[in-house]
Amino acid sequence: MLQTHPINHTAIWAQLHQHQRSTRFLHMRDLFAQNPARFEQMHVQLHGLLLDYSKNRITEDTLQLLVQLAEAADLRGWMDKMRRGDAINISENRAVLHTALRLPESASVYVNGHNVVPDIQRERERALAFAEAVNNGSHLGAHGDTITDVVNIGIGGSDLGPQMATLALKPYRQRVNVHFVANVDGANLAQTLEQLNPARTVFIVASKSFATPETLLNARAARTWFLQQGFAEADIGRHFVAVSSQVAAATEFGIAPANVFAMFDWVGGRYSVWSAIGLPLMCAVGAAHFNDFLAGAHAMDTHFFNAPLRHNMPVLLGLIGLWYNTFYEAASHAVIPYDHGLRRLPAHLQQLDMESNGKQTGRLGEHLDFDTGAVIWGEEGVNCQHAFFQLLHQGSRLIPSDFIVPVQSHYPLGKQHQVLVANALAQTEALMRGKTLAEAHAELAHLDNQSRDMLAPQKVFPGNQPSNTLMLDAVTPFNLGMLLALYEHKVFVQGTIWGVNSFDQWGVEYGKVLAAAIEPQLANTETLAHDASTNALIAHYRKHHEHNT
Ligand SMILES: O=P(O)(O)OC[C@H]1O[C@H](O)[C@H](O)[C@@H](O)[C@@H]1O
Repeated sequence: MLQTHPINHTAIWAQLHQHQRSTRFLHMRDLFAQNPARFEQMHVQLHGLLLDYSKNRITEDTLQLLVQLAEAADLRGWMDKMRRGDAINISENRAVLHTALRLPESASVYVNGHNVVPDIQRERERALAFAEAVNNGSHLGAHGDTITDVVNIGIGGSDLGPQMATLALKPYRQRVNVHFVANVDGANLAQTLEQLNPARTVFIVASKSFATPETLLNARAARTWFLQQGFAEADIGRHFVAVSSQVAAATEFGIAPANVFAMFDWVGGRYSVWSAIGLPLMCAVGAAHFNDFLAGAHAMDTHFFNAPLRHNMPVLLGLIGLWYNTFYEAASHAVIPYDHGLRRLPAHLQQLDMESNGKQTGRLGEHLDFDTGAVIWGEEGVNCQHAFFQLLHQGSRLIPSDFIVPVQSHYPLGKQHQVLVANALAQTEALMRGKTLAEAHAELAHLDNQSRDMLAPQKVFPGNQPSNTLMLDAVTPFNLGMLLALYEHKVFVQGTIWGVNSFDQWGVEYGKVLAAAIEPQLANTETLAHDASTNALIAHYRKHHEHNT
């Protein structure tokens, strides 16, 4: 059933606004003091992943109302549609089946009457076999050399997910080094090539559409570099492979069909790390670990599709995020991984969340009269404590955050991991509790009255700043799979309730078209007809670029 009227016209929406007005002065410090069972009632554990959502401005009533909101938006119905392969990406008339990519072999999912699971298995096995051959030295370079380096050339979803996961799973690294080139800024490719021996390098050209200009330009530049290093066209086959849903476009580009690993149009770029787009990750960690990564995501899918909404990890994360975003008008959401390997997680989640839900038009074309997707941002802990946490603790804005903390580190280094974890937990406690004026006064008892009156208010922490804590037993392939699938479903939960199509991205098209028009104008002398600012900036570039060359 398509929702026929925007969610903000429902009774439950109004009830949640009312509930927000009546509970907004509650302080979490008091909620904890009043209810010793608060953590017990507000956490979920799934395998090696614990979500503690008790440090939020919520009561059990809030959760019940939010669950009713999800029901009013027919969340269950939309989950079923996604799972069974209905074309829920209606603006592109496509199914949305990243969950199918992590199904066991015995499962089946039909798209237009065709079971896609065997196709998925076939392409995954081809990609895993290639990664294995590169790692075990059976795939040699054109001159008979062992491959030592793999370079993924791709951008957006063809970069961020695999890059983040490759960094996160570095302790599971096999033999080859894996590099990522995304930016069309020549520095990205040039600085990568500087480190490489072409005889020992394989390039993966990763592009779902095989039409992304930045990726194709970088791929052409890499090919030119390769040929300039004493290799022939005939050698390209052993050094260039591609991943794409447009196999014909990849072969036209000059990559032999046998070297093209297919992905499918029903997986969105930002949800594609589970497909052949995961090839660099497969090269980095090998088949067994990649399969564990898929198994972790499947475990989260199973939980998501089956657990009651009130105890469903992605649903809770989605609903609590929406509570702040929609009913408190919190514009942003921070993600703070206390794990060096997860340092690119905020970047991956930026694309996942902001490209999915950064929309103000509903899936039926209606204008949505309320705020949707949050600004996702973050940085690895503890570094950010020494940078922007001041604003979280004493700034004027409500900024909900997720703290991601592994229990075991792959690099414990004496007490370093213990110190790291202590910092993470201390931050969530401080954000929640705050420090009252009376407490600040008591701390400054040794000062004279005048100094104390001046300093004490500055040492007050309002607290009541919400956070979720996600504790992983360790950053293993399985747990990382669960974590990423958790966020994918969180985004789906929010998008479904707001009524947006989380799987298209029309908003990235306009800039691409204008860039294509401006690019030749930077080098020619044609009269410009943009606005005065753009005209002047192009003129400035023309003038100074000529000076420099
Ligand atoms: O994989 P590709 O087709 O090259 O696309 C790469 C990226 O660019 C596009 O502009 C989209 O905004 C992204 O969703 C996509 O992941």
